[in-house]
Order: sequence, then C-alpha cells, then structure tokens
Amino acid sequence: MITFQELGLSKELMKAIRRMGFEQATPIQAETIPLSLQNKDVIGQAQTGTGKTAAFGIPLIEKIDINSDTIQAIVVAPTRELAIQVSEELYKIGATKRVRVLPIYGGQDIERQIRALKKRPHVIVGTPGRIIDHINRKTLHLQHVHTVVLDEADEMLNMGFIDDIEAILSQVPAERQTLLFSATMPEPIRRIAERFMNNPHLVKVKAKEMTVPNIEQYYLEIHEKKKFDTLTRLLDIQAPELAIVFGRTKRRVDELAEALNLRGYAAEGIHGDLSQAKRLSVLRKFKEGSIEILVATDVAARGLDISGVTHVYNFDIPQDPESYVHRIGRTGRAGKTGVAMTFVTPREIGQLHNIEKTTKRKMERMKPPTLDEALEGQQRIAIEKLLATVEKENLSFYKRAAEELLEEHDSVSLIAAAIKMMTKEPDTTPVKLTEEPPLPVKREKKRPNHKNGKEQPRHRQMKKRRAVR
Ligand SMILES: Nc1ncnc2c1ncn2[C@@H]1O[C@H](COP(=O)(O)OP(=O)(O)OP(=O)(O)O)[C@@H](O)[C@H]1O
Ligand SMILES: [Mg+2]
Repeated sequence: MITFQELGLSKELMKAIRRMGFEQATPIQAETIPLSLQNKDVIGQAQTGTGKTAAFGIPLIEKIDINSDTIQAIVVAPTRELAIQVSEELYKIGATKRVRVLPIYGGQDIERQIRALKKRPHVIVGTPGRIIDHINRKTLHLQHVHTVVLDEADEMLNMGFIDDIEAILSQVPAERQTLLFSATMPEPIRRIAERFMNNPHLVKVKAKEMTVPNIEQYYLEIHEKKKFDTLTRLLDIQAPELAIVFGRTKRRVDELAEALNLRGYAAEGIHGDLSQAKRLSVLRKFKEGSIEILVATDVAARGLDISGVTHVYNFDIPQDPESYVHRIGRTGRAGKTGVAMTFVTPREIGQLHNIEKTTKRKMERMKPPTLDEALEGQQRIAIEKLLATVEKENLSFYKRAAEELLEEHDSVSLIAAAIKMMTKEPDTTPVKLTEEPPLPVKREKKRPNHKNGKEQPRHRQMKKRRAVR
C-alpha cells in the first residue's frame, strides 16, 4: 500500500485528497500517478470502482498552471452523466488549488456553455459531439492543451467515435500526453488507441478476474415470461438499498419502470430518448434515495459512481462480456460489497458461458424464488423494521394503548397482526412487457440507427456493434 504522500504530491493536492477521505492510493493510482507526472502516455486498465478517475485526475490537476488562463487539459467521456461526474471529481481534487473545471455536454444550452467557456476554465470535461461542436464554432481552443484523457476509451471507440476523437486530437499539440482508462481494453481497441499515443505504458492491474471479488455473481435460467415475477420476488427477498435493473432496449426500460411502479416499487427509467433535464433529475432522485430502483439501458453502465447501489439486476443478458463487466461494476465499488443477478433464457446460455470465459469467473446458479420465499423475505424486512423501532424510537406515547390492547387480546395475535400490516405482500398485479428479441451477439454488426442514449458519432462508417436501445 502506498500513501499519497509517497507519490510526492503538492501540499494543495494533499489537502484536497485528504478532504475527499482518501488515505491510501489504490493500486491503479499507485502505478499510474508517477508515470503520468512524468508526462508518459498511459493505458490504464483496472477493475470497476477502483479509482481510475483520481488515477488520471490527480496528476492532471497537479500539472495545471493556475497562473495561466488557458485550457490545459481535456477529458473526453462517452456519456453526459459521466462527463458531469468526472468534472465534479476533478473539481474536488483541484478545489484547494482553485483549478477551474468545466463540463460541456450535449443536451445543455450551448449559449450557456459558451459563456462559461469565456470564463477561462483550465480543464474541460466533455462528450465527443459537443466538444467538436464547440471546436467548429470556434468557442473552444485547444492549442494549449498538454493532457488529454479518454475515459472509457474502449467504449468510445466501439461506439464509432474514432473519427471524432481524432478530430479532437488534431486540435491539440502533438507533444501532448494522452491517457486512456477503462476497466476493459480489448486487444483490437488497444491497437487502434496506440495509433494516437506516443509509446504508451500499458498498466494493467494484476487481477485474476476482470470483475472485483467483492461482487457476488449469480445467474438464473428462466423463460422470458417468468422474468418479471422473478425480478419482483428477488427485490422482495433481497431488499436492496439501491438497485439498478438493466434492460435491453429503451422500450423495455420504460415498460419495466412502469410495471415496477404498478407493483408498488419506487422505480424510474433512464435512457437516451429522455431529455437531458429528465435524465439528470432521475439520477439525482436515485442518488438521494427517493427512488430505489433505477431501470436503465447501457447508457448507465459505464463509469457511474453511485454509493449505496447494493444490487444490479441484468433483466436482459448483456450483449457482450465488456458490457457485463461495466454493468455489474455499478455495485461493489471502493471496496464495498455488492450482488449481481443475471437473467438468462435457455437460448442465451451460450452467451452466459462466453461472459464467464472472458471475465474468468463463474457465476453461481440460483433457482428462481417462489412466491412463499418472497413473502418470507418481506416478512423478515417487516420484523427488522419492528425491532429497529423497539431499539431506536421513543415509544412511551404508544405504550398505554399497547397495555390496554394486551388486556383484551393475546400478545402473539397482536404482534402477528402488526407484522402482517407492515409486510408488503408480494404483489401479482398483471403487467405487460413487449417481447424484445435478443440482440445479435456478432461483434462487427452494422447498425442503421444509434439510439442507445449516448452521443451520436458524426461519421457513420464505424464498427458499431450494439443494437438500438
Ligand atoms: N484512494 C482512494 N481511497 C478511497 N476511495 C477512493 C480512492 N480513489 C477513489 N475512491 C473512490 O472510489 C470510488 C470509485 O472510483 P472511480 O469512479 O474513479 O472508479 P473507476 O475505477 O473509474 O470505476 P469504473 O470502471 O466503473 O469507471 C469513488 O467513489 C471514489 O471517490
Ligand atoms: Mg471510471
């Protein structure tokens, strides 16, 4: 274990890092921060939730010259939510140093961004499309940039952003430092990436498995029509604090969110067809806990760091192993534990094995729970609440009523009634979900339309491999 002190960081950064509650550097941070500080190009691959943001963020902020009013670093991320999150983390790292960090992303008023750009930020964090938009409008000048970071680089290249990335890089001086980070870095992508890097150091944190060990991984083999009842039973039994349910398409996400609400769960959906304001408000409500289930397409699979996500449910099996790794990585972050459940229909078993082969980790098989097990689960939750109330609440106001009741009724019946009233009995309200055929697994499939809620690449001759969602 290495402390940040040993990495030779400035006092200002040490103060900010301490304030963020970080004590020791994570392995990817310990390995890449020294290289980055020496201006080396780095491809950093480490498991989800292991602090890759600070791994590039700390040296990036350290190298900012606060006395210069130029944009010195730019971070590119595949989704708007991720761009916002990364800019918030960089802002925190640079807070004592007073580094100005600005997020720019699609769906936000461009005039407002132009005004913000005039306030001379030092660091820009953005999505590819919007960055190019500003370059074309001449509202963003990158000739003083010395550091470029591609967060979730493999995803941006998969999505066909290669030309956009090259267009952005062509605006940055050639003697820049380029950093690439992701939990997954498939070989072909790495080769493409090396094209715009200078002798990159490949830092791959040694781990037997691609996923973190603190995520328990299960799969359930079930028929399509049984999926929804199984999901609600699992929710009743497992009682997640916050859960993300991933669905295959946008329609699926909308229908699942509605169906969950019908059965009494606080759920909302997030996908690329929603307005940016709606996307942000759903995410905010989820972080605050006013909704407990976020139903999402893969738009929420990459990079998002939401504390309190204890469970991830793959209602539909992810289309490829990388997507699986990122989806389940929304839980079990920063050393916390998490649970991931993947639903597999009999014809998708091959895909499951393919995922296991890539991640080098077997998922444990779980039987779909019965209605009785769901009821038991809910009853257990009611009892836990009851006991917590006995321990924590002041009950003096209620004790008289309790004593009076006990004069007339036996205590067992009274407590049983109280538990029954508090137990959310499994709801079997019928719901309707449109059948969504499995997506093609083939990698180099062309897609006519790119509707997964991420940015739209400008050039369309790319190797897309995800279907419409
Ligand atoms: N050194 C540290 N000590 C404690 N917590 C840390 C440290 N570094 C990062 N964290 C916290 O760990 C969490 C995960 O970090 P981060 O989002 O950077 O992970 P990541 O590796 O980028 O994951 P993903 O692959 O999903 O994008 C964040 O909440 C972050 O604040
Ligand atoms: Mg990340």
